[in-house]
Amino acid sequence: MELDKMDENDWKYHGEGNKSLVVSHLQHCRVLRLLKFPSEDSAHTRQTAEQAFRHILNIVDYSKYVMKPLLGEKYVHSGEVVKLPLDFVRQLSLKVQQERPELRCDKVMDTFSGCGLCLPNLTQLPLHHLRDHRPPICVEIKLANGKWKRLSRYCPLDLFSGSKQRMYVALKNLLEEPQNNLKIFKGGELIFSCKDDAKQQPELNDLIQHLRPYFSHSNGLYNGHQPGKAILNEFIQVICSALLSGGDSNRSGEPRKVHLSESRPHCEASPFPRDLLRNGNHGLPKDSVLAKILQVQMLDNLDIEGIYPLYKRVEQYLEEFPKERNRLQIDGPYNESFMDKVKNCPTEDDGSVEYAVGKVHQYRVAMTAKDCSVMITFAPCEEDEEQQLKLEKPRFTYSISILDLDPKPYEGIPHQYKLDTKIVNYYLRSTQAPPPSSLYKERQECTLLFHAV
Ligand SMILES: O=P(O)(O)O[C@@H]1[C@@H](OP(=O)(O)O)[C@H](OP(=O)(O)O)[C@H](O)[C@H](OP(=O)(O)O)[C@H]1OP(=O)(O)O
Ligand SMILES: Nc1ncnc2c1ncn2[C@@H]1O[C@H](COP(=O)(O)OP(=O)(O)OP(=O)(O)O)[C@@H](O)[C@H]1O
Repeated sequence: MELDKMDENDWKYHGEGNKSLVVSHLQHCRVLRLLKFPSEDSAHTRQTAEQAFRHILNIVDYSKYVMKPLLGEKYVHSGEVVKLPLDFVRQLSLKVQQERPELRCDKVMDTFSGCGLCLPNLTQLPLHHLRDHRPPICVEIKLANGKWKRLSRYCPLDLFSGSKQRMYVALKNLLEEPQNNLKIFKGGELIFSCKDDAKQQPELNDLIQHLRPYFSHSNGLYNGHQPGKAILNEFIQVICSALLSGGDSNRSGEPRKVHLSESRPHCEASPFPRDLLRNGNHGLPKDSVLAKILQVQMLDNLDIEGIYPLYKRVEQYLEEFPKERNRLQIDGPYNESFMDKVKNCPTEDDGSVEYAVGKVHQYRVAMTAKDCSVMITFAPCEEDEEQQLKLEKPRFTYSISILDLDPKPYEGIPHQYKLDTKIVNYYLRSTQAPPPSSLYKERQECTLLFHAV
């Protein structure tokens, strides 16, 4: 990619989240991730080009020096900061505007700094097109449950259970109510997702038609089943197998497992039968992508109610010693020394600011892991004779990546605390106020925090 010869016609709208917009290259397996900011922001509150550059550099450093060592080299792609011609960025912003969902238009793309992040396009498999005519399928799962108007039956605890049965149910529920948790791409094009506000559900039948060529052996082999159902069944099984795969699969002996806490075995919304849940906590293979994410989510052993007083301790200290902000790495840099503070935080509270900062850093890292997405991209292996005769189940080549691993801002902690209080108050109102001690226990049952066993 020659940065001085950038042409907006080589790029197209790919997707966006709360804080960035992504465009993909028409020929190369690359995407550009561009930051967004609230449209009502007046010019003077916008970041300067230098601040924007620092911001994106922080995102890359955090991915490289914090998340990659924690989650594993093979799953994390940090990308590189690029300086783009302003004219290109402005033209691009105009070009993609009409593709943007209304829900996301409260923010505008940064067309002032010229800074962006260049990453591999993870919805594609590089060089795959040389071997098979069928384009790769990519499934993106966002692990957190968002704020939508309809109740979802998707339970992340089922997904993280390690039990194929429970994972199957979680994925099936995601397909039925994808909300902001599931997107499916084919050849890099979005073919299945929930549009604005979930007013309109995506069509499972359309998805089945897209998937049919990948599971063609299923046609007619399942007596008494709808062929479409059989295709979805196999599709879910491919995703489950990928999610459970890890570096240990070829070694002899049982791979080591990571378990969810027994005290919180499922979400209330999960339709999974309770009696089966008792035998359902199989644990995740140690090197599987979900086990890696779970371990980072568990880094925070204090929830927001435990963290908030420590945040206040840090705030008080910084009021007295503002210059200490840099040494404590409140806003980065995210380097080995930051990682050291995360890993070597004292286990007991000795009343120090170091303890408070260590816990706050750990909390922020765990928050990133709770809000990330997993992308599973798979494509048929070369068609061999047996497969052509449709005697064997299809075989797939796949890659798994974790994305959206940005640092969660230190300033976000009061917002999290407020949100938490709002949830508690809502719960209190809707359940006619049980005694506070039992309330706390109940509320914990409904959150998605995981604890080591
Ligand atoms: O704080 P919330 O509950 O609004 O969560 C935000 C998510 O909203 P949701 O609850 O999924 O509807 C929000 O999700 P969406 O993009 O709206 O699907 C983001 O994940 C956001 O993270 P960030 O600010 O982009 O780093 C999330 O923000 P933080 O995790 O930084 O708080
Ligand atoms: N490297 C990539 N390859 C392919 N698609 C990508 C890549 N990075 C992001 N995307 C797509 O763009 C979408 C938005 O990107 P991303 O999740 O980074 O935005 P965000 O604003 O940080 O999201 P969130 O609201 O979750 O914080 C993703 O959901 C994904 O579909």
